[in-house]
This record gives sequence, C-alpha cells and structure tokens, in this order.
Amino acid sequence: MSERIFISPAKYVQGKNAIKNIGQYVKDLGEQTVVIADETVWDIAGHDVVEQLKQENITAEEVLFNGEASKTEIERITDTANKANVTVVIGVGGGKTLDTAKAVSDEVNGYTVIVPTTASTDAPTSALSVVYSDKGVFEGYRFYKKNPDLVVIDTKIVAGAPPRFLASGIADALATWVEARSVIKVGGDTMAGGSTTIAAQAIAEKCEETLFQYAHLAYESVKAKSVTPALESIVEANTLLSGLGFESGGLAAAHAIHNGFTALKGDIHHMTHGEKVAFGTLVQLALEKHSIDEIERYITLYVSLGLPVTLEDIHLNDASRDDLMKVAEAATTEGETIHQAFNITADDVVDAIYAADQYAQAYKKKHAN
Ligand SMILES: NC(=O)c1ccc[n+]([C@@H]2O[C@H](COP(=O)([O-])OP(=O)(O)OC[C@H]3O[C@@H](n4cnc5c(N)ncnc54)[C@H](O)[C@@H]3O)[C@@H](O)[C@H]2O)c1
Ligand SMILES: [Zn+2]
Repeated sequence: MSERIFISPAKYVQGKNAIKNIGQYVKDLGEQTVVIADETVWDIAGHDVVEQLKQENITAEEVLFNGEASKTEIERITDTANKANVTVVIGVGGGKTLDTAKAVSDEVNGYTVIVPTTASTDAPTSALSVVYSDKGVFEGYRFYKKNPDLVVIDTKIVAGAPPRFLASGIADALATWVEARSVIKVGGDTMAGGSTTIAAQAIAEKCEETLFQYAHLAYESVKAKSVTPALESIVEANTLLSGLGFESGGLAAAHAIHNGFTALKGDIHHMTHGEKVAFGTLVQLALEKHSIDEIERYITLYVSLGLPVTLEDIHLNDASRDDLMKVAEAATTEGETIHQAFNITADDVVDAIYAADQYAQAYKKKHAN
C-alpha cells in the first residue's frame, strides 16, 4: 500500500460577485499577470477581471484562447507569457482554458489563478491538466508540482451560463464517489500519487450526498439565472468537493471510458466532458455488482437533468462492436485509471457498454408516458 497523499489548492473563494474582489487576492501573489480566456469568456468575465486587476495596479497581458488544451496552444501562450515576464497566470473560462493556464503557469514557474466561469467540470482545483491533440483526441494527463494557488468562482457568472453546463458539472461530480469508492475498495492509487485519505473519502462521499440533495433545485436556479443556496451548494460540490474528491480519492473506469470515447470520430465530439462522463459512470456501475434500485437512482438523476444515458443519447447508436472495442481498448490501455480499481479486459468493457445502454433503455421504456 502506498503512502496516503492529499493535495489541494491554497485558497478557494466562491460567491455572488466574487470577481469584484479578485484584485486583492491576486495582489498577494504578484503584479505582472497574463489573463487567458476565449472569445465568449472575454466578454462575459475576462474584461471585468482585468478591470479589477488594474484597480490594484496589477498589469495584465491579454491572451485569446484558441479552444483546445493542446501542446501547440500551451507553447504559444507560454511564449507570450515569457516575453511579458509574467509571474502570475490567470485562466478564465471552462475546463480547457483552465487546463491550459495550469500548463503555462508550470512552464513559467509562476503562480496559478483559476477563474471558472461555469461549474461544468472539476478541473479548477487539481494539480493536473488533461491534454488533447489539436483535433481533440485525449493524449494524456500532465501532472504539476502544485495545485492552483487561488481559485475564484463567481456564482453570479455561473448562474448566467447555460443550464447544460451545470448539468455537465453535476455529472462530472457524480462520477467522483463512484470512482473513488471503487479505488478505495481495492487500495488503488489516486491522481495525487498515493493511496487515499479519510479526508478525501469523506469529501467524495459528501459530494455525492450534496448532488442528490440539491442538483434539481440548482439546475432550475440556473434556468432562472438566479443565485440560490441550492446553486451555491452545487457549485461547491461540482468544483471543490468533486475536485478534491477525484484527485485525492481516485479515478477509475468512468473517466477511462470517457477518454476512450474521444478516440471516436463523429457527433460524440459535440458532447461535453461531463456528458461523456455520465455515460462512462453508468458503464462503471454496470461493471460492478449493484441492485437495479442503485443503478436507477443514478439514471433517474441524469434523465431529470437532461443528461445522456444511452448510446443513442451520445450519438453512438450506429457504432459497431469494433468501434466500441476501440473505445474499450483506449480505456484499458496501460496506465489508464481503470486499472486502479478493476482487473478486466477491453472485451469486458464492451459488454458493460452494451449493458449500461440496455439498462437505460429499459428504464426509459418503463417510464415512458
Ligand atoms: N484537469 C482536470 O482535473 C480536469 C477535470 C475535469 C475535466 N477536465 C477537462 O475539462 C475540459 C472540459 O471543460 P468544459 O466542459 O468546461 O468545456 P470547454 O472548456 O471545452 O468549453 C467551455 C465552453 O463554455 C463556454 N463558456 C464558459 N463560460 C461560459 C459562460 N459563463 N457562459 C456561456 N458560455 C461559457 C466557453 O466559451 C467554451 O466554449 C476537458 O478537456 C476535460 O478533460 C480537466
Ligand atoms: Zn471529469
């Protein structure tokens, strides 16, 4: 058994209009920054962040993110950051922007500031990035010596993002306890590089409890673009609890299967990270021994949040067994997280994919009308 390891960001700030105070927190870290955001996010939050920094006499080199967390993009922005002598790298936006900012910060040996503008993934708090090819195929995890120094999440901005993004974050967070408990059961290693702690286990478990309690109300709050206690709870579950819970609690099959899906061409590429993870979680549940009640508890929540539960929902109804074998082979490649909890082959994974799909189809039939 490895040593117990728990890692986390140095500071996490969450609240309505939290961005208005970002200058005072960044000031403690440095005065020369690069701010990275994509075109949409520059308008939603990027310019406001720069404005707040200016009020504290902090300079900001503004960079337009191209959309993929790839080696090319990381190198391009690192170059800009180096030329501007920045000591603080600030990523504003969704998971891919944040992962790119972490990589750039690592390259320039700077402080990392993460400003998520949606609660769509648990990327904000971790000391790793998920790196893709320029075409969006999963390439691997890149690990860093430290977690972000500061995470600032403004729940008013999150409430203004599409409800589909919040639902995706809920799906990413719902995978956390399912995966962590499977790793804990066999004493596997976590993304923090050791075995799990009681702390990470408690956080992952609380994450799931919070989701089943408040996910619906939070989803409806976002439809009304309103910040509510339910939304605050879900933003914390999706971001902080899921982030700490997955990283120090353990990833297993759900995320390995998600990574496998990125190897396929076609409409599945239009699904969000969380949506692919939702289906991956159902596949992991199908690989384990659960009662129908337990499996339907998850399907019910996904369906009520508009999340995909069948192969058709993720645009794979035409996929052949050979196509799914490609997904399963990628999911069981050496070093994938599935091996931290399961002793199985690619063929077992394909069977579980078909089973998960069938379970959800049966559920939908039962609940039609
Ligand atoms: N490093 C980690 O620990 C970790 C964990 C989970 C996921 N990830 C990675 O995160 C990525 C997925 O992130 P994602 O689902 O956020 O998608 P994304 O980063 O691909 O896209 C987010 C989209 O949402 C838009 N957006 C952001 N905020 C908005 C707002 N308030 N209103 C309207 N639009 C807004 C952006 O312009 C962008 O188009 C994947 O690459 C995944 O591998 C990493
Ligand atoms: Zn994830």
